[in-house]
Amino acid sequence: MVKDCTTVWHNCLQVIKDNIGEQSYKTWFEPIVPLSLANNVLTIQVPSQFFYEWLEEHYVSLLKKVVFQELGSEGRLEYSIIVDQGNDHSKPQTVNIPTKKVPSAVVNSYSPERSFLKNPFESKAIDRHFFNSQLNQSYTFENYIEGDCNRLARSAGYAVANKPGTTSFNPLMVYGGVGLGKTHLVQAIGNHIKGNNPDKFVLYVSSEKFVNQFIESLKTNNVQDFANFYLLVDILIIDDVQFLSGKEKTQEMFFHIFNHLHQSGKQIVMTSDCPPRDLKGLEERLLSRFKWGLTADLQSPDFETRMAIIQKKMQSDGIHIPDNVIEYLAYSVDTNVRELEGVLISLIAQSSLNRKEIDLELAKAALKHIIEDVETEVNLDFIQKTVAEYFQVSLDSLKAKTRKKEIVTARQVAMYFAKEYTSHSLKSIGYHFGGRDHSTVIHSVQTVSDLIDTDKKFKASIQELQKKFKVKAV
Ligand SMILES: Nc1ncnc2c1ncn2[C@@H]1O[C@H](COP(=O)(O)OP(=O)(O)OP(=O)(O)O)[C@@H](O)[C@H]1O
Repeated sequence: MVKDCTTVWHNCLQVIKDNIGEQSYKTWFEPIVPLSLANNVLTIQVPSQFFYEWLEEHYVSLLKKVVFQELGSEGRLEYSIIVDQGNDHSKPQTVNIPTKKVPSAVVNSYSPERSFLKNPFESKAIDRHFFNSQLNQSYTFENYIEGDCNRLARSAGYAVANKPGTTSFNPLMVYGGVGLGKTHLVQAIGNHIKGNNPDKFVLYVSSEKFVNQFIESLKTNNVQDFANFYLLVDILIIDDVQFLSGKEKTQEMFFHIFNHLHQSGKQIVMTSDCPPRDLKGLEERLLSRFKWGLTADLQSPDFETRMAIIQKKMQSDGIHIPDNVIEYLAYSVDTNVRELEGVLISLIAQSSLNRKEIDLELAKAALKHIIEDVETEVNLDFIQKTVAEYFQVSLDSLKAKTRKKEIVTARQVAMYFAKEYTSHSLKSIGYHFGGRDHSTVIHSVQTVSDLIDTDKKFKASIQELQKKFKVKAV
């Protein structure tokens, strides 16, 4: 059958999509246009020189593999670069990237999910060299930043990775909200085990794929082969088990696989978007087994962890970002790590496409499209709100007459910051704190300054608050 460039590129994209993050896929692969396929040379068009360089630096081995997969050892990839965007006379410039023959072991360990799905349990005696663990090698412990938000899950994961099947953490169940690093962590476990024990059958599978494979095996009368395949696995990592909800037959099959693996001392690692007790539509006997080992949650990362994640990503991409920009991003994107990564990628892309250094101005512009409520100015309202939240007192109490100690402290701190970060006069500050006079403000500022000099714990609190204001005030 003669292949055309669109089909070939489409097939390549299917594999690429499964192996990189969604945001990276959207940014770096969706804009590519397949142009031609002749003599086993696939030509793709990329929007700029920078784009081409980025692909080459970050994705060249992936591209080589997919091209090899589609076109064989003679296959080659060529980039056509739009030299001057927006100019009608722009000429494509062609860069050749010969795809070298990749050793078959590498290709097999990377074989696309499609082929795994098509015939996942082809042979009962799996050839270890041909077994595809479905692991993304970029997910490691080394690039998984530890913080209060993930300490238990990470330590348990690390223990399991070093002694699979022999700790009491079997199964290990990691749960948490969207984009908090569940997949990264469990794949890091798989990669670590694989690195230390190349002969172990480590398998990562999403629950969705597990369900699809099972349905397929029912259709094709291959249920026994399906079961046999999973019973051979040494370390089963199954992602998003909430997806099994309501699928009774699949749950029954999973129950048998689980029991067999567990009894044989094989390690099971699972993720879910909620704790087992909140998993609806799952059989009780399965839920009770989920609780046999250890259940550990992932929380949203705090400010310091977000800073460390950005620093690590930048370091591994060899990109420098000024500290104030890192602080700004870490402060502004506090939802989840995936979103944080998305912002970083678009910031880097904008900096390169516009040939501008990454600075605060660019970061603010980049974030505008993504985050709606970034406050750019430190005003009195913001200070009062932030300080009240920090000291866990009500906003109204800052303006009220009450003399309770914790409220007085919060009020004095808020006045201190109002003096430091706004242009309000002492009189105006007093007015906004329930009509107090300017001498009360002077006294508050002085008290806070004295405490900073004499009380270490208090000083640390002030510094923590300061970070929030500094980032916004720049
Ligand atoms: N602690 C961390 N250190 C470094 N990178 C992290 C950390 N946590 C998450 N990430 C990164 O954030 C992105 C999203 O993580 P991941 O896909 O593992 O989240 P998830 O919890 O599985 O999300 P979902 O619920 O959508 O399946 C990944 O690129 C991952 O590398």
